[in-house]
Amino acid sequence: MTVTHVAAAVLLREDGSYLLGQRAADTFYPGFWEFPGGKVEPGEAPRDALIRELREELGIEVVQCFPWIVREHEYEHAHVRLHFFRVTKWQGELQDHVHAALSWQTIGAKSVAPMLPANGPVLKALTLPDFYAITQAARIGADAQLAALEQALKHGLRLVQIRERDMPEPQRTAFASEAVRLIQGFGARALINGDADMALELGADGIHLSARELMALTQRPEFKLVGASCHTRGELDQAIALGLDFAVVGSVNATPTHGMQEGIGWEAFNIIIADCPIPVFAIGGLQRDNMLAAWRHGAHGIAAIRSAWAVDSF
Ligand SMILES: Nc1nc2c([nH]c(=O)n2[C@@H]2O[C@H](COP(=O)(O)OP(=O)(O)OP(=O)(O)O)[C@@H](O)[C@H]2O)c(=O)[nH]1
Repeated sequence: MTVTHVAAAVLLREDGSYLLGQRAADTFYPGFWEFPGGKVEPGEAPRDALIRELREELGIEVVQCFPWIVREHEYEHAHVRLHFFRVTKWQGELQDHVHAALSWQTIGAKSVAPMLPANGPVLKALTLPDFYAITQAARIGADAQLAALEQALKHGLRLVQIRERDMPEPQRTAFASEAVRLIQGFGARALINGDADMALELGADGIHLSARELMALTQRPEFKLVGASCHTRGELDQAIALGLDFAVVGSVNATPTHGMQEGIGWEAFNIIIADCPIPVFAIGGLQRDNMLAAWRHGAHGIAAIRSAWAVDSF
């Protein structure tokens, strides 16, 4: 079956809500909810198709949009390749011309159903915040790290990886236990680096795999949330094949964590993650100020160790 390319828009408002449209009666899957968008025409770039579709369907002009994830799905009537974009600025009032209804939804608390079958993983991807902080208690001390963690959580941090490979036991478990409690107390999610047993024991939300651990696996570990560090497309393909929720790719810039080796830069980052179906965080000498560059190059967001805990980064 030939592949039909589709451009789909996640229109995001400042309050974090996003727009869904209900398919009209005379289409496939009538009554199902979807992201606004439509088919890419021959010779058209997905971004141009997105801009055209939102003009035609909703009467709005896109001002700012970023490529996000690309997902494939085989329906009875078509094999679709969906190019998702996050649309963060537009002009004009919504005037719907094609849907039965429109509805602004809260991320993680969708109130309309059913959703088009291809879109389940997309909703899960949307629940990931755009900043992923990684602990460094072994370097700065457990107390300093817990204090910085609490400050960051108070300022909205919602995803944390506890990565204390160099901390001896029993301090490592004691620190991780305290950190998980603190993180979850703020409604944020905690992932444990590598150690599935510890993640289970502490009731963490999931685990984060190193590239080496990722490549040794044959199936997805049984946690709600699983991410992995990748440096090559081969590793990213393994994360995709195992159905992981997200990947972290880098180093984009030089970083002390990797002995100040030169980074791969944004262009190479963009090539590695091309058409990736799962969200990717960029890592390596990055801070929140780099978020626009990250989005422009297809990243879901930024992951950071050092800069995550600097007071002026919140
Ligand atoms: N717009 C949009 N389409 C989606 C999403 N998810 C998804 O699987 N699709 C599929 O991608 C295709 C979108 O094409 P479309 O909106 O231009 O076309 P259509 O099926 O309404 O009918 P048409 O042939 O009259 O244009 C459909 O097969 C639809 O089922 C989504 O979130 N948004």
